[in-house]
Amino acid sequence: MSEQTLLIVEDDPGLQSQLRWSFEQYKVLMADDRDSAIAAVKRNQPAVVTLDLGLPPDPGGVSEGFTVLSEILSIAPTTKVIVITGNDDQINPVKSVGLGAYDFYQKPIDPETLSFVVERAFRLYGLEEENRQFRRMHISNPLDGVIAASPEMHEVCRMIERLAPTDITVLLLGESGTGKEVLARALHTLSPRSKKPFIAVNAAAIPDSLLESELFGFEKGAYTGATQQTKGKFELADGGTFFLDEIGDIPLSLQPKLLRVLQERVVERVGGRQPIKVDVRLICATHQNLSKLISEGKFREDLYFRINEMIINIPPLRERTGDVAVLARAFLDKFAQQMRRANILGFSEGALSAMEAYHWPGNVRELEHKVKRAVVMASGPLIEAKDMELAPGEFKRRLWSLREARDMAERQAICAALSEAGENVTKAAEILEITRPTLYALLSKFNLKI
Ligand SMILES: Nc1ncnc2c1ncn2[C@@H]1O[C@H](COP(=O)(O)OP(=O)(O)OP(=O)(O)O)[C@@H](O)[C@H]1O
Repeated sequence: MSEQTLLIVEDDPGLQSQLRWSFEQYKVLMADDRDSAIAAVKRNQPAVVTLDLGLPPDPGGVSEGFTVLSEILSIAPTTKVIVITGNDDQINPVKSVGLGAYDFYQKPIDPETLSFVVERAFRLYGLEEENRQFRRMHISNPLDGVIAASPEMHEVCRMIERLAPTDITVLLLGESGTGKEVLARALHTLSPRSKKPFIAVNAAAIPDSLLESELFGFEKGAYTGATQQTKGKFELADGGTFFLDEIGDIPLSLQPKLLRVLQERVVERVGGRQPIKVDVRLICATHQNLSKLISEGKFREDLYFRINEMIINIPPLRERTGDVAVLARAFLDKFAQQMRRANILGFSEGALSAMEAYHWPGNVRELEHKVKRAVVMASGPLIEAKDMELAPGEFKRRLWSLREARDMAERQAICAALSEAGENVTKAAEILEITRPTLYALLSKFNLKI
């Protein structure tokens, strides 16, 4: 698809060359009959078409021209078609617009005036395309920084939106790499605390011996090497949000101090005696089973009850319907731009099906790394499965029930119809050949917002 492609459908060789010469600034394609016009539309999806109604085998009439107009619009409904008619013609211009033409132009052709009409059509097409892209983005970018198209993740995003204005402590549960930190950030960004700091600490990445001073800070002289008073991360997050990742790794000895922050909103620096008030919203996350840790005596039950005011389960990537392709595309765009590899256009069909079939034990992080690697390794315009180190032997085929497959197909059809209809529910329902109430019910079923 090209915004700058103009297709001229004209059977008169003299007019053809005159028009080609008038539209040098565009990529001009020529067609002189129905078959060549339809083939050019299918292949190039031109933004604008000028269509002479008098085409063979009916060069003196309009029947062939109208047939071509209808066919073009059924294949490429967003294309702007400017119909060119005879100058004594009153009915056909009106009929053309009725059939869906963008505009009409009456012969004889004055290149300057026609250029003006064509240019306006390109401008409108560009604006509409921007709009469509924006809507597509909305469907695959439900929250700031979060890419997701699946109903499973859209439900998660809905919960985040609902929780954002509150100060409720949220516990995010999910395998490593599922995007817990990304969601915690989105929650912060949507909250009234967004102008204040978002501080993240991964408890599993910090040795137990350092964790206390990292979280709570220390006073000068609290221990050897504590040469100056230092604020902990809780204090640094004052007024904002504190994201404690891998809370299951917090040693038992530190848990009472953490509980105190939650109960009384105060911290005590290591070596300090003064409780310091902190105003933080806490978001915790873990990939561990906290109930199991409690039964093993490794996690305090009272702390667990404090942090689980609201639990959000983040599904692993392999259980999200349709997210792999959307995420892969977004990562490809990001890395191709970063590494200046604009020649990479997309994924081969083999790569897409390999990605769908793969089990993704490392979830989104693993997908991101594989796409990054592929952008470096790809030798052609399309990324192949081997560029992502997805060998057939690695595939663990994901099977769907008939119901899941039906849901996926329905959801896709609804998104496409909404996008095509400019999110106009009545139009989308017509495209889908269902009633408006049925469409509303389906929108709610698939958590699609318009
Ligand atoms: N929905 C998403 N949209 C865009 N990027 C995502 C999404 N989910 C995850 N990522 C990216 O994947 C990587 C891992 O995400 P993140 O660190 O949030 O996962 P995590 O669940 O917190 O992992 P861990 O438990 O290992 O800390 C990051 O680079 C992040 O940007």
